[in-house]
Amino acid sequence: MDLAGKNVVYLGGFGGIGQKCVQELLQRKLKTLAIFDLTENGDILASWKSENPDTDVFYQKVDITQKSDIEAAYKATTERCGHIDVVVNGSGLMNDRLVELTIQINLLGVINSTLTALEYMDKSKGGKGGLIVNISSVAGLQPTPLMAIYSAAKTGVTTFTRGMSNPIYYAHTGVGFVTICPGFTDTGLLEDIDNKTTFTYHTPMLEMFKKVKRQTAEVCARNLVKAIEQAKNGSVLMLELGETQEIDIPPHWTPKLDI
Ligand SMILES: NC(=O)c1ccc[n+]([C@@H]2O[C@H](COP(=O)([O-])OP(=O)(O)OC[C@H]3O[C@@H](n4cnc5c(N)ncnc54)[C@H](O)[C@@H]3O)[C@@H](O)[C@H]2O)c1
Ligand SMILES: CCCCCCO
Repeated sequence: MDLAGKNVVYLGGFGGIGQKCVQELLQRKLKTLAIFDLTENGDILASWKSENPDTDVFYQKVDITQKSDIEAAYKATTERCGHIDVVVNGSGLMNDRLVELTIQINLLGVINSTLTALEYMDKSKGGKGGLIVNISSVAGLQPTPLMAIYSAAKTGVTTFTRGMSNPIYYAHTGVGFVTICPGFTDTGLLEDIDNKTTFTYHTPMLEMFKKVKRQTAEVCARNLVKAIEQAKNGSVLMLELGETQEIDIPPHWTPKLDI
């Protein structure tokens, strides 16, 4: 997808990965960039606006645990820019001691954002189609016991997004879906891990966590935006240490039909 002139919504745009993705996206001469996030970073928003006078950059307050916030933000954004071409669901929380919030932010929030965006993007409902990119994690590709609940939520994001990319849905809506699974990326999300693990007792997994190689948020963002531009509906892309690898997840069960 050529991003020039497109209308993009980025949830979590003031976060560590989000900020770098927004900076990378703004180099593509977008028409509109809407930042949905919990709290506004006025200084960064002002700099993005002044550095990109030809792009309408604005903020919408969204607590992704509140469906009403999501619905209001998409309504206001569509009224402002006419239609939405790309959505990146990039909000997140990694803290297994906050069980419900972990599921609400990382999974339910992504589901509600996706379904609400589809109401405006679905060509069968007057939309123009487009692309929805959901940020999962390497923890969304296999069990990650140290953060078992976060991993469950991210695995849900991966499976939900793959389900949304079903060819029948794509033919009906014109909205493609891509799952992004970053590896360890140097942001605030990884801080204070000792107080965020599923269980409070010490395990060797905790020591290993602290030794895992990390990529910078800039490198992650560069590859994430390339993934948006080269998007293939249904792809699951692992962004690890500066490399992008398409992940093939084979089916394990095929229904036997009574014919
Ligand atoms: N950093 C990593 O190693 C890593 C690896 C894989 C996946 N990810 C995922 O990438 C995404 C961005 O993570 P990050 O590393 O930039 O973390 P971050 O903590 O820097 O950013 C998280 C973002 O989510 C937003 N957010 C949190 N709670 C919210 C809520 N209730 N409503 C709306 N927004 C909310 C924050 O405001 C922030 O913008 C997350 O989905 C995260 O799970 C990160
Ligand atoms: C413990 C797994 C952490 C994976 C990187 C954040 O998604």
